[in-house]
Amino acid sequence: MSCYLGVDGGGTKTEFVLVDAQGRVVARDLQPTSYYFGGAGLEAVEEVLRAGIANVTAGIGTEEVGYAFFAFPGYGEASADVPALDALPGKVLGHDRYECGNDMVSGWAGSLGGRDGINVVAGTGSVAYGERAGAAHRVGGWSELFGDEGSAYWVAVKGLAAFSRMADGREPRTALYGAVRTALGITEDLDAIGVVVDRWQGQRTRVAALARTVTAAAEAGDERALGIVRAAVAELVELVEATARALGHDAGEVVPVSCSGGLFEAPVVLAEFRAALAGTSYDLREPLHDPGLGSALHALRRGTS
Ligand SMILES: Nc1ncnc2c1ncn2[C@@H]1O[C@H](COP(=O)(O)OP(=O)(O)OP(=O)(O)O)[C@@H](O)[C@H]1O
Repeated sequence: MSCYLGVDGGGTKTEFVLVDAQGRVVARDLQPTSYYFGGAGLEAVEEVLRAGIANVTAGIGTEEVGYAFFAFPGYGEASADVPALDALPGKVLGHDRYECGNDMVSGWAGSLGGRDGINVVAGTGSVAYGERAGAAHRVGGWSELFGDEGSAYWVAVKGLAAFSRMADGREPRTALYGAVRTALGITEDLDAIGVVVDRWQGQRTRVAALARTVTAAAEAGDERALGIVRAAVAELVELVEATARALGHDAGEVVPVSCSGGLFEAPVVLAEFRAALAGTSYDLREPLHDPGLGSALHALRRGTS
């Protein structure tokens, strides 16, 4: 029992990382989404776990996994489903040396190395999670329908809304207008509805992929797209501030902050986030590890403490 397994689920992918007792990576694997109530269902998540666990434990077997941490997107967001989700990994591992949690924990564990502070995630969705002296708090992540402000999905929808306003003359057209048309593969503006609503069925991950179009336009100097990025960053900062208040940080107290998730891969997003926190008591740290490794190191700490 010398290995520790971390699983970091997401709206688009699920990462498996196996580390040894020294925290060194032994194996990694990537599988599709484990967002169980995004249409995938528990059976699909079980299949994802089977495939990923088989790949990272090939040649050693699951008995060698001393402890595991499974970070699922949506975990805890439908309390009646928690027992069924909690039971899934046991069916695949064949033992009960594991625990499950929300994927915001793997983002935090990776970025801050399991130390006190707040990590804000802007992936397909958005959420902030922090810990301080054993207390934990979450802010945001209320779904794309009535939350997830500042996420890739949110940025994409703002981009589509700007496109529609430019298309029918409520706003002057900028480069963003043409960029959205190209991304949607349309030559008639109204076909945007057909693509997003009919062909994509408003699918969360497909819509969120358009965030890249917005950040690319912002990076190319489009002021309208930059405005969307700045609005997203303001939302993400608000998540951090509310988390800090809930954790009992006094105004002016230095709070370690980090960020993770695909949206931050856009240099303009990271630069704006850094600028927004500059001169405040929020101390933006470079993420120490990716969420997959964070999850595995979390398993190592939990399994050996
Ligand atoms: N350069 C970029 N600009 C804008 N968005 C980006 C960029 N790179 C990645 N993204 C977006 O990030 C999202 C994926 O992020 P990530 O891999 O963190 O998601 P996830 O883990 O599947 O989602 P979640 O954590 O919300 O469940 C996609 O929607 C993608 O469009």
